[in-house]
Amino acid sequence: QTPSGAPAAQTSTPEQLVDALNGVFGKHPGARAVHAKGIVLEGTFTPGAQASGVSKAPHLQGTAVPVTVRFSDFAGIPDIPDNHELASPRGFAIKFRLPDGSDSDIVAHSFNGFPSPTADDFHDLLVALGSRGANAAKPTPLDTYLAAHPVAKAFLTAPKPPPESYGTLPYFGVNTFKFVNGAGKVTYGRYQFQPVAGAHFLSGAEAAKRAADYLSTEIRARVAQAPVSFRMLLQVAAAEDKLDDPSIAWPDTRQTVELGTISITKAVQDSDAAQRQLLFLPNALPAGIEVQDPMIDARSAAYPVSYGRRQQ
Ligand code: HEM
Repeated sequence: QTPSGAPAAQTSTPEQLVDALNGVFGKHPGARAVHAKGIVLEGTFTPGAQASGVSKAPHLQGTAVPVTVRFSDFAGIPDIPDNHELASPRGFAIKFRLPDGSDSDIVAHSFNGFPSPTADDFHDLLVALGSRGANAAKPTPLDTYLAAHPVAKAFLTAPKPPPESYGTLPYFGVNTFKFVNGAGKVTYGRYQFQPVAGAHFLSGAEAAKRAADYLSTEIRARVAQAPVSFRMLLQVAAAEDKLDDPSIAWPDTRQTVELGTISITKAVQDSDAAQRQLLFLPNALPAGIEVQDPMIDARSAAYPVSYGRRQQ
């Protein structure tokens, strides 16, 4: 915050944010700087009856639209074992194919929160993480950072049990959007995705026995049997909730609106080629949905930098 109370302008550039991710995970040609290992599938989004009351966005008006989704492990390491601790939180990215030929994206992960309130704070955390090493003098830059940032420490140390399946994890959009309906009514909210199959996790011992690619193998088998579905909910902000701080989860008691159902019906044939082409942008939005949390634009500037580098 500036002395006047206005939010401070972002100082880290999109390139610096991607460089800082590379500093943590290394550079891996052709791979995303983070969430490098993933699998692409296809399906349909069917809006719920209450969706048009929240937003005039075309996919929330009653007609189903096709979706392309990508599940991913967290780390920027393309061959990370799915049962590695850096595989959490998992990612869930969705591309809605709108009737006018444009796309709208949501990029969510399996943790209701984020280690940092702003892109600059996240940059500092990544730099501290990247400078850890066997030879670092104590306290390390990471020790110093975490001592001053208890929210980041809580995020890094929170238990994140490995899932049975990409299809049995709840996912959270984390950043706040502004929704406007046909009558101009405004709602502020955050996306949540609840697996229709329920949330199911593995114990550490069970996860250790799973193969390195167990999540992609499992989701291919699961979707070949039956659709894998998620309820897409909007958690609505109360007056006291901060709209620009994704590091603070809002209470579970907040009202939720059922926006619709994502039903994933098949894995794409050549997932590696598909994921290389795909770019999900959190601020790719139709009229009726607007950026509220400034981190959304910060993310959307950094993702194309990673995309450009992974096309080289
Ligand atoms: C300032 C904060 C953030 C920065 C700088 C950042 C940066 C990045 C970058 C550079 C990529 C790779 C994009 C590509 O190559 O296509 C990425 C992907 C991703 N990020 Fe973030 N991110 C941020 C916040 C978040 C948050 C809050 C979430 C979850 C709610 C998230 C979830 C993901 C996921 C799931 C992917 C993979 C998308 C895909 O499947 O293509 N990120 N992020």
